[in-house]
Amino acid sequence: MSVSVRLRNSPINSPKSSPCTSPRFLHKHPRSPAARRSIMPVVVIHGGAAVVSPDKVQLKLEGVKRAANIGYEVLQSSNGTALDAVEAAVKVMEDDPVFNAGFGASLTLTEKIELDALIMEGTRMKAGAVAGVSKVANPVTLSRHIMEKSEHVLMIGDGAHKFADEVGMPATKPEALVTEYACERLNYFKSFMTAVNSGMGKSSDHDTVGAVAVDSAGHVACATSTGGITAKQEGRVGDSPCVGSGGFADDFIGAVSTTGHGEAIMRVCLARHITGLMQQGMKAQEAAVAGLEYMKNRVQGYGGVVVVSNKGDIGVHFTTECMAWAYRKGSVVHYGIQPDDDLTEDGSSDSSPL
Ligand SMILES: NC(=O)C[C@H](N)C(=O)O
Repeated sequence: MSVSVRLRNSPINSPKSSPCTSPRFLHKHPRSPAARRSIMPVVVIHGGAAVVSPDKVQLKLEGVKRAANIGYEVLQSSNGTALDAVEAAVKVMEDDPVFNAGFGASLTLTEKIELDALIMEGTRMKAGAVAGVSKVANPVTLSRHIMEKSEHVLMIGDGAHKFADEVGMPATKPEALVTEYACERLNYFKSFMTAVNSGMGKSSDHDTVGAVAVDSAGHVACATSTGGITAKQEGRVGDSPCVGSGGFADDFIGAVSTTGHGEAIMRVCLARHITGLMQQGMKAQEAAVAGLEYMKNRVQGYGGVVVVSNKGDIGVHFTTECMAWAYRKGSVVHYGIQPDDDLTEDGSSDSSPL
């Protein structure tokens, strides 16, 4: 005798005659338009899980607050979406030499620029990403072009440069992205031969940038951009451009952007792991803490995350010594860099670009 069990609310198991099971409805947002209208938009930023030297603390805080304000203004504009907000916020940090992304990115052992980035939207779970690029100043924007104008998710190196040219992105000389500070950091790492493996520790430098956002329609998005890890081997790709590791977005759950030791993050698929915990009922903050604990216990890796649920619930957590973060909800910007910080200021007056 065969027994069929029908799960309540499961589209897969609903009767065939229901119009709601038609595949064309499956990508729609799970909540009613009325519920969606009540969401207060928010953008949450990180400036990398790292040890931050005292002279850089203020610069990093200014940078993440500026990115939160710019992302939030996009969310407030008439057609601004979560996707537009995370791209705008990450772009600001790619242009800011204090962060390890775009201009100011970390260098490979052979003194080269190799940038990785990812952008993902939660409605159709479309994603675009690049790895090992050196001739674009804003890899997050190239990632968005890949998501919207190609049939692919991830493009690397020269193929990605060609695609950038085809979509009309201006070419940048790799040397133009190198800062004196990135060279100093490389020389420091070279002299101690620490590099990638010591990056497992909680005190290494990982100042990647990332953003997650939810807009008033309940759509979520994430973006992450990095130069990787100082003194990485040429050709090494970290977690940042990998869907599910460097970031993840699903309107049914929320969005996550990660930072930290890429080799560890990839092995536990940190961003997807955290959204999985949220799917099982954890709040964004609980899931952020549990995800990073899992990574620490399971693969001895350290890092940080920013998380937003599709209802605007926020999570910020890191297991490294510091992580600059900021979020803007309404007129208030919350921010911090040390483990228990939650500083606030009025954000309505500061959104000037660099
Ligand atoms: N700065 C970072 O967060 C590093 C990045 N996750 C990577 O391993 O490439």
